[in-house]
This record gives sequence, structure tokens and C-alpha cells, in this order.
Amino acid sequence: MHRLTLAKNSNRTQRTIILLSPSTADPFGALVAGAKTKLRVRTKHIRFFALPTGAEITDSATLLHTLGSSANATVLVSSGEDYIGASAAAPPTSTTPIVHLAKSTYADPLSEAQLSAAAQLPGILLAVGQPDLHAGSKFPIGAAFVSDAWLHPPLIGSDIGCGMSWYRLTLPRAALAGKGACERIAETLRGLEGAWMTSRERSAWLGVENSSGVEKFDAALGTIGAGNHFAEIQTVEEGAELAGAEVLLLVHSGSRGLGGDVLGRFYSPQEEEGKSGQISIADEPERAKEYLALHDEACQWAHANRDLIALRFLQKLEPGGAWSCDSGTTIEDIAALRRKLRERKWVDIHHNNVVKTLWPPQGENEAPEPQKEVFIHRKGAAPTDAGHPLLPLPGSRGTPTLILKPLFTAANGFGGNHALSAAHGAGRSMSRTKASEKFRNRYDEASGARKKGDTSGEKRKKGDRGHNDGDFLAGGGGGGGGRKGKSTTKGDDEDGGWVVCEDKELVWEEAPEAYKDVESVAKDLVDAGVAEIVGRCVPRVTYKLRKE
Ligand SMILES: Nc1nc2c(ncn2[C@@H]2O[C@H](COP(=O)(O)O)[C@@H](O)[C@H]2O)c(=O)[nH]1
Ligand SMILES: [Mn+2]
Repeated sequence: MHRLTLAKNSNRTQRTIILLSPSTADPFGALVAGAKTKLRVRTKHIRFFALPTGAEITDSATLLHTLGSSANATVLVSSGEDYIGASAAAPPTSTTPIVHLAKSTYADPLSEAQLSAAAQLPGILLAVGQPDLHAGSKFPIGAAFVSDAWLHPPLIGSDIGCGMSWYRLTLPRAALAGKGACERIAETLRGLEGAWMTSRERSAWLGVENSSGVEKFDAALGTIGAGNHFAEIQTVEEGAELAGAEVLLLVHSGSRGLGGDVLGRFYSPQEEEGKSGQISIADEPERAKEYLALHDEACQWAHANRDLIALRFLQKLEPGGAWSCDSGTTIEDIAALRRKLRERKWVDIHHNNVVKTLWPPQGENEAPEPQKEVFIHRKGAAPTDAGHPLLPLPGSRGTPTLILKPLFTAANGFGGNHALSAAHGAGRSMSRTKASEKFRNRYDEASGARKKGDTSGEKRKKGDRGHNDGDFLAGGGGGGGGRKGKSTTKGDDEDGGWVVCEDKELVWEEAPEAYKDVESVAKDLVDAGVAEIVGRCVPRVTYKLRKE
């Protein structure tokens, strides 16, 4: 028999007790019923977390696993929000150094507990939580780990090679200014969802003969993907001389299904035989080689994917020959097109990957110290050592993208103190479930009419720098193909930006308020001596998804 105390996640003084016996047929169902009837939690987004770990309980199996043989246990009941609790951060059981860069920025206890837990994995020498740290399903996002002789594929996750690439556009700033300008540009961005050309051209773009893994995901090459991936036209408000352009295209995408396929060969959350997700290079050198080869292939694919997304945008934004190709285009022409495209590329980094490097880093003018080979695993962390002196720090579709200049000083161990990494974005401040629930309601309150329309357009305030996207208007309620309706007349100021996102849920999940304050993330990086801010871009047209 288990005596289960149910307490509200948001307010633990509200409690009740339920009893589970071995004969309870559906323990999770009993938990849900208890929470609904006794704690009056009525939402369909109900969630449960175990104390003191903060681990989420999603079904009877995880519930029984959590309870084990204990007679008494406490479970927190949430109305959709993430775990709230100070007791989640398990104290590290080893001496692995753990660096927390979130000082002004809030990092929830579950993400810190996940960071501590990951630091205990074999071979980890250093764990760094960036200011954008937030909880993942098991391991945190916004973190970097240095390991010695061990690989940990789940620390990188399934979207191997996900990253950000910046391309220079010839579009003048003026083309994005004035009433309706962004909407008109957004309107040209059509025909970008499906497969690009045929597999012959896609292979040429990749520059490889199709390997079996690549072939399986071939048709996705050049597509953005769902979730938080996007392609965004931005004006450079400060630092245009550094960027070499006044308008940029920022592409955020990864290896689509390919990376997940690779991870699945080495890791199963159910811990299937041989899929622990931990590879000792000394004990399993061939397996390590196999993972690294597939990982590198996924990273190359992700580079090619971002480049191809950029090409497709350039074909729309700069029509008339230079970027065009058709069925008569030769393989050599395709390869030449990619080279030409690369000339437009300013920055291209993976924020989910593992790289081998010499450790510890050394200053150019320092007396050489002995170094050894280590692996830096990054999950949502921008590499400061990838050969790009400047990096993007995107906030959200409604807040600026800052231009970061990483610093390498004796005081920061020449970048080693933060695992040669910086924050890769603002990072989520709440779960998708919570964002969806919260902004759906707000949206309703703001304008009932809007809820009926589609969600392909969203107005944004001119030069909005804050985290507060007060003009959060997702889509039109009526005419103009549903893009521009009643809702968009409000705040239809001279320079309103535009968001293309024809998926209501995604509009809410990705609301700017669902992310941390990018200025606070940047402040933590500056205060810790990780980087300085040298420029600022403002989103003008954000393309996430069209249903066509
Ligand atoms: N400029 C934009 N930034 C965005 C948008 N949606 C999300 N974001 C930021 O990017 C990172 C990406 O995080 P990842 O973990 O998915 O790689 C995220 O933390 C946000 O700060 C957008 O539409 N435009
Ligand atoms: Mn990403």
C-alpha cells in the first residue's frame, strides 16, 4: 500500500492524500481522479512531478517506478506549468565542477537538477549551464559538457547539427519599412514547404553520393521543420559594418529526422540492450567511431540543409537569374550555386553536437601547458571556438537577436571556464504546454474573433526590444487569405513586422513570452566575461510554417 500525498505544484499548502493498493487496476488513473476531485485541478493539461527529484510522472509505469517500495510519497500536481520547487537540484555526488552562468536570469530547479545529474555521467570533466539553461526531457538544454574518453549521445539529443546560420541579403532596409512592407515580403515566401527539386539535385547540393542514412531523409533537405525552427529576415540595427549588410537572413534548423535516426541507434530511453547512450572509447572504440561518423554526417547534412533553406529564400527574395535552377541545371551548376551561396554566409554554427578538441585551451602568448584530447558535448550551446568571431544570440520572433563577440582572456581560462561555449538563445521560460494554455487564453481575451481565423500572420511592434510582446496578435480573423484580418488592424503601425505561422498551437507555444529575456541572458554572459555585445538585429519577417 502506498500513501500518496498530492500537493499543488503552484501552492504546496493545498494537499490531499490518496491510497494506492497493489490491486489498484489503473494507478495513474487514480492519481488523475484524486487530483481532479480532491484538489479540483480541472485542466486537461494536468501534469505530475515526483518529489524531491522533479521527475515527471506520465503513466502508471513511471508512477510505480517512482514509488518503488516506499510507503509514503509526495506527488506535485500541475495545471500544465513546469515543475516549481527549490528542492529539485540534487547535490552532486562527485567532484565534477558545475558552472551555473544564470545569475540575473531565472533557471528552473529541474534544469539545474538535470545539469547536476548529467555532470555525474562517466568521464565528465566539466558541466556548464548557460544562462538560457532550461529543462529537457531528461538532459538540460543550454548546456555544454567536457568529457574525457567518453561519448554521451543523449546529451546532444536527436537534432544533431541543429544550429544557426546568418546570410547577407541585398534587400535594402527600406524594403522592410513602411506600412505593409513586411507583409508584402512575407507574401513572396511561398512554395518553400515541400521537397526541393529531385534527389539528383539534392545529392549534388549535399556533395555526397547518397548513403543509406542520408537517402532515407533526402526529401527533407532544404525544409525548415516544425517546433522552434525558423528562417527570419532581420534588419541590423547596430553593427551593420560588422555584418557587412543591413539586412540578414537567420536560419535555424538542423538535421531533421536524420539526427534522431542516428541517436536511436545508440540510445533508447527504455534502455534496450546495447543502447545505454554511453560509449567508453577505451572499451568500445569501434562503436565510438561509428557514432562519430554518423554524427558528422548529420552535421554536414544540417549545414547543407541551412544553406539550401537560404537558397530557397534567396530565389524568392532576389528573383531573376542569379539563384535560379531548373531541371536543366547540371550537377556542376548546383555545386557552383552552393559555393556562391556560401559567399553570402556570414556565420554558421551547430549548437547541438560533439567535437574533439585539445584541453585546456591556451592563450596565444602563454607558455604552452600539456594538453589532452577531450570531447565537448553541446546541447543548445553556441561554440566560441568554431572559427566565427561573432555569434548570434536570438531572443524570439518578437525580441532582438544580439551579436555576440566571445572573449578569450586569462580570467576566463581562454574560454575553458565555460567549456568554450556561450548561450545559443534566450531559452524557454515555460513549457510548450504552459505557453499554449496561457497564450491561448490571453489571445481569446484580447480578441474573440481572432481565435476563429487562421494564424498565418502576426503583427509585431516596431523595434520591439523588450521581452513583453504586448502586441501579440497571432493571425487574422478574416480576409486576405486569413493573413490579414480584424486583428492585424490593431497596431498596424508604419513598420510592423510579420510572422508566417499557419499552425495556431505553434503560434502560442512559440510566443515571445514563452522565452526568457534575451537581454538578461546577454547580461549574464557579459557579467561572467564570456562575451560582449557588439550589435543588435531586429526580426522583420519570421517564417515558421505554411500549410501548403
Ligand atoms: N529570432 C528568433 N529567435 C527565436 C525564434 N524562436 C525561437 N527563438 C530563439 O532561438 C533559440 C533556439 O533554441 P533551440 O533550443 O530550439 O535551438 C530559442 O532559445 C529562442 O531564444 C524566432 O522565431 N525568432
Ligand atoms: Mn536548435
